[in-house]
Amino acid sequence: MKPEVFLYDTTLRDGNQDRKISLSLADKLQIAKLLDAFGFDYIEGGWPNPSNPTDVEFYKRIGEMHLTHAKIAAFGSTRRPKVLAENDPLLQSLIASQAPVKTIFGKSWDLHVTEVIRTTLEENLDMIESSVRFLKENSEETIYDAEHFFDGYKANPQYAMETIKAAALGGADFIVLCDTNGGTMPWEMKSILAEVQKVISVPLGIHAHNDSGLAVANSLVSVDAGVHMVQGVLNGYGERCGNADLTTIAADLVFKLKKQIYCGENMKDLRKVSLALDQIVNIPSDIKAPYVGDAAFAHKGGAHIDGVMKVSRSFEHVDPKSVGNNRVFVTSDQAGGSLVVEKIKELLHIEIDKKDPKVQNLLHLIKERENAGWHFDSAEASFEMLVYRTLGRFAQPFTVENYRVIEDRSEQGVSVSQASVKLRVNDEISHQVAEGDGPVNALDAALRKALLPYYPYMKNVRLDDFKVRVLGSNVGSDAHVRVWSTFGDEDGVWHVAGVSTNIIEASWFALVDGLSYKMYKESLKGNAR
Ligand SMILES: CC(=O)SCCNC(=O)CCNC(=O)[C@H](O)C(C)(C)COP(=O)(O)OP(=O)(O)OC[C@H]1O[C@@H](n2cnc3c(N)ncnc32)[C@H](O)[C@@H]1OP(=O)(O)O
Ligand SMILES: CC(=O)C(=O)O
Repeated sequence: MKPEVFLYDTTLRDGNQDRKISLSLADKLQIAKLLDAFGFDYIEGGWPNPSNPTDVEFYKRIGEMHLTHAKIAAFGSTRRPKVLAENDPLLQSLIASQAPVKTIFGKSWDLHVTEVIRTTLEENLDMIESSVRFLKENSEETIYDAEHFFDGYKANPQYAMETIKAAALGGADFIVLCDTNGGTMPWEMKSILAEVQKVISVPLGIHAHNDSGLAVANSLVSVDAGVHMVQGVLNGYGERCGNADLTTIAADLVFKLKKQIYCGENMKDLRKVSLALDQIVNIPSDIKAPYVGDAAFAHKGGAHIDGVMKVSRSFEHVDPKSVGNNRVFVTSDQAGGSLVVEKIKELLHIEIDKKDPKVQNLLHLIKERENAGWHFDSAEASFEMLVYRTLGRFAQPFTVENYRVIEDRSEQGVSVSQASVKLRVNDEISHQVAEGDGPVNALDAALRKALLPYYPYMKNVRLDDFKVRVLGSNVGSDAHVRVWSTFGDEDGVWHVAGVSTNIIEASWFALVDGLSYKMYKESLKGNAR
């Protein structure tokens, strides 16, 4: 398959310039394998100059590894002023890397030539041409990145054009136009590209930064205008506001622009690859990332859920499965009967009519609790318990006669919480007292103590996490609080919530839901006790 557009990933170089990222050699090798397996055409590894030992070692190690498709590119700049290309240490280090592809950036903007690298406009043209020629004579492929090309063109179009002609004369295989400061608008990019295409016959590429939130749009506009290479970073990491997000671009090229790209066959792995990179760089995944984020196909509005259930494309621009993602229906106060029907089907495997009074009753309870602040989306076990109880699938095995918490603070400043819990279980009274290092800890201990003689499996339940949040704008001491807890056992973890104006009562609701959920799971295993 001959790709119409080549994807050039610079996660290991430009992505590593992200302030949150600092890649080790092991990270770089792992990411390179991931990018290769997914099917990117080029992987830029970094600057292999001696002051960068990690990158020098990277090229050595990657050269010994078997990659299935990607070509490895080493990155650097044109030679320094007043040095022969063959004597320039940075260019020599690119050759020493033995990477088959060499990519160098050079100056397109006269401001940078005279004020930053502080040389003459003529010398810069020679730096570009001689550096590209030297690399081309010593490598399989040479790519020239025209840094600040669009800003340079706007400042001095004739000179910017001279710089890329110099790269073409030197023998560049690709000339990649860079929106280094990320400030170019798509329509400017399109018209400047049209001018370039009149004079340059070397295949063109685009390298866009996201400072105006347009890196993806600018990359796609450029492909539409005829460029054959897109440089970017998986998940859009990079300096300042990041680089063009290759995750989104790859999917857009396949599904929207209908372009042949080598990784097009692997679109079903897109989300997996995106999450794997986040895991390696240790940055939480962006739930709103197009195509791959957790929220990309999460429907919350009741009318949207209803629409998706009837015809999925009514509210989905592509099939979530096509990029390895999943459709999610979010439980909230904006839900309608369709969501309830779907959730009942998912949990209990039964079909029920949207107009059934049980559905309407459940919908009413969901809305009431969501409005109170339950947020079932992050408390799935509390949601399940509400469904099971309302549909008569779970009869609470105990009733609460009362509970009480006492705070005892000694003169020495040591405080101890004591809780007593009185339950009715199987027509018997179970009354227990326990101490804890806080009121919730004491309540939890007393509740379990009361249940343990009847349900020995309770000893395996852990309370893994517990958070309290004040709800709403009324943040005084009479505000509602939401308690959110994570429980766990040998089979997994589950999340519950409780809401009240009383923090102890909110905690109690959460504790009861957490332990009741365990009882429900055990009852499914036929474990009545
Ligand atoms: C477009 C991009 O994103 S480029 C990527 C930016 N990334 C990096 O800079 C990371 C890797 N950089 C490095 O390891 C170092 O900066 C090096 C090895 C390249 C240079 O280190 P040093 O020699 O100590 O220079 P320093 O970083 O302070 O300054 C950059 C130098 O490169 C020169 N330079 C910048 N661009 C170019 C260019 N296209 N061609 C030739 N020289 C250039 C500057 O004029 C400056 O030289 P000077 O010291 O003579 O003024
Ligand atoms: C080459 C490069 O990274 C840039 O100009 O942004």
